[in-house]
Amino acid sequence: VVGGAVAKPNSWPWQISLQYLSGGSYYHTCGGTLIRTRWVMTAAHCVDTSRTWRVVLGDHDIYNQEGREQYMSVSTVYIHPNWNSNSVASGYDIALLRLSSDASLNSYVQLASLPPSGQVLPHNNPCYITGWGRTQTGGSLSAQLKQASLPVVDHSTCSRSDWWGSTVKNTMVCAGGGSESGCQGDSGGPLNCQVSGQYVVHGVTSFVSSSGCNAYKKPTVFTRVSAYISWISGIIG
Ligand SMILES: CC(C)C[C@H](NC(=O)C(F)(F)F)C(=O)N[C@@H](C)C(=O)Nc1ccc(C(F)(F)F)cc1
Repeated sequence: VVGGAVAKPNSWPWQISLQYLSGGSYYHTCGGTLIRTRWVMTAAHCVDTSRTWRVVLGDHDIYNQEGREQYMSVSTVYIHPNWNSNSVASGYDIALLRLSSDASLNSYVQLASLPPSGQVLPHNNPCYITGWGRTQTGGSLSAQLKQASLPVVDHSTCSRSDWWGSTVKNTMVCAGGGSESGCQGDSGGPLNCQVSGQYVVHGVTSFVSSSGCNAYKKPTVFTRVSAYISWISGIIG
């Protein structure tokens, strides 16, 4: 997350850290959202390589154990069938991870709310991106979870030729476009939007400009969760 601030610990209790095993240690690679006690939603581009994954719930500082973490193994990865790793612009950047055991819900670990199928938020709807991604273009990951205010940019604005043009589809949500943005390592995490006084996860962090995370007129682009509710329901029941 470029800009914004360190979040109050565990104030986004559905945010998870997706980590992979390498040389005997686990490393943060993406964010994700806890949507059922055995299910995590993330981005397809996060899990389209075969690795040993773990999901950390209740985390704040990814480099220090603070006692609220739950470390979960992943039993199955479901990548959207239409996902094409050579074409993030086509969309379908969404995946579900089945955990090997149930999460224990508490004040640090809670389920996210998802939107109704088809719901599209208006321009400037207040939303926050959260994640442990780079804090500057080309920078390092954040040790502590960060948040930044990224208001919704409607599709008609986001698809203007000097914005994202035809790269952005209406199965995506754009948000931000100023000095604050997502960045590498935030992928897969939630876009938390205020709807009728409640936070609802409307986006899965998908991409930013290859010329920089907070590039002008290149808002962060998210998979629009409300476009995939039937797929999600078909998998998790
Ligand atoms: C691995 C990538 C598919 C997703 C990666 N995502 C992120 O960094 C995050 F965290 F914002 F979600 C990204 O945007 N990386 C930048 C460096 C990038 O490659 N952006 C990008 C690439 C291609 C296009 C397109 F669609 F135009 F071809 C658009 C953006």
